[in-house]
Amino acid sequence: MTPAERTAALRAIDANFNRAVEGLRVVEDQARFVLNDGFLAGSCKQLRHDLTTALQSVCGSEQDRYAARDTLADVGTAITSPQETERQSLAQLAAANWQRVSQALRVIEEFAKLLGVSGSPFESFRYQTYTLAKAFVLNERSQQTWLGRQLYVLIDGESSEAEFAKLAQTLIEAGVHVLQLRDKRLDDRALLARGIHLRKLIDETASSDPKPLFIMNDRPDLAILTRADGVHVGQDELPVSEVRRLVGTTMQIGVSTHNLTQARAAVLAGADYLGCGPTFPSGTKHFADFPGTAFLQQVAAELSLPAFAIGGITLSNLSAVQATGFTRVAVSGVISQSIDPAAEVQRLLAALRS
Ligand SMILES: Cc1ncc(COP(=O)(O)OP(=O)(O)O)c(N)n1
Ligand SMILES: Cc1ncsc1CCOP(=O)(O)O
Ligand SMILES: [Mg+2]
Repeated sequence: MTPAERTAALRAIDANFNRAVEGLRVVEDQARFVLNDGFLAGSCKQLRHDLTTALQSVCGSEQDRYAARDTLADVGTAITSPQETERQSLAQLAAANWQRVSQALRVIEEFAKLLGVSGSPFESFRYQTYTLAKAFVLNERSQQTWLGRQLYVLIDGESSEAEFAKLAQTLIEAGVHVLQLRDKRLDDRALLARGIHLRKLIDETASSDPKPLFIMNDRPDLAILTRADGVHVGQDELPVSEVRRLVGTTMQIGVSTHNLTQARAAVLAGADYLGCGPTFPSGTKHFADFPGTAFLQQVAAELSLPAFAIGGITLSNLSAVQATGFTRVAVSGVISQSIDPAAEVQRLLAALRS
């Protein structure tokens, strides 16, 4: 390679390094100032630092890169496209800047090869950008879907379909924001019938705007067959990527998390919302360990994906949950054990709004 060719390659790398770190700054600040998401902001910052370090080791000294720079003679500075000036939503802003970052990384990768660099880390950086870009764009979609949804109620199939429909109807009329069908004892046919019934009740009788979401627990197959709005999976069930392949791109996927590592992993895997707990001892499900309110505090401080505290939550301990920064709860026993589920919903809704 001639000195002129090396200078040209370094010039392209320099321009694309700047493009990549500038794009990363935009998304980092979007995570920091718009989403208030320390995890996503930190991931962007880490990538920016890793890219800077890698570039120094791969492309020679920083002075070399600056020496190759020739902005005054750059024929591309005056070229703009209409898309560059149009950003209609935060999701578009994120998508456009992530695209800029991944394109720049591809250019660096290719020109680094010309410099004789093999096995450079830029390909792996590019894959990281694809994952983070997805987390940003899905975050915006989730914020919209879950906007104002604070009360999530888990119900089982009751002793008959008629009993189930009566309870579901009561809860819909009382104004719950999300209903999950979670039943570990009914056979598949009974569960399918309950789910179809719940779908019909929500479609035909719910008067709230938006209508409550219907989430099927554990079972992507039944979520599809019952036309649920989403499916909820735990740490031992199918991973989000496989659930996504089954249910398609529009269905909501919720993931149970018991520590911050799991919560961060769920965000990167493409979860649409999180269940976080168990917070307190639960009469619905037995637990040996309780991450408790300390875990909720960590999640509220770091993640912006809609997240529901779950486990033993009642009106009397709700304020302890709210003190962590959580504004959404998922409950079961407090409703199913109540002699007046509608009144209980109303009390919880009022407390959540305050
Ligand atoms: C909203 C919500 N959060 C957590 C769970 C618990 O899911 P999982 O850990 O898979 O346990 P089971 O409910 O399947 O016993 C949930 N269902 N919903
Ligand atoms: C399914 C599940 N996962 C964590 S706690 C819980 C049960 C929630 O029910 P309750 O509100 O009665 O504790
Ligand atoms: Mg489960």
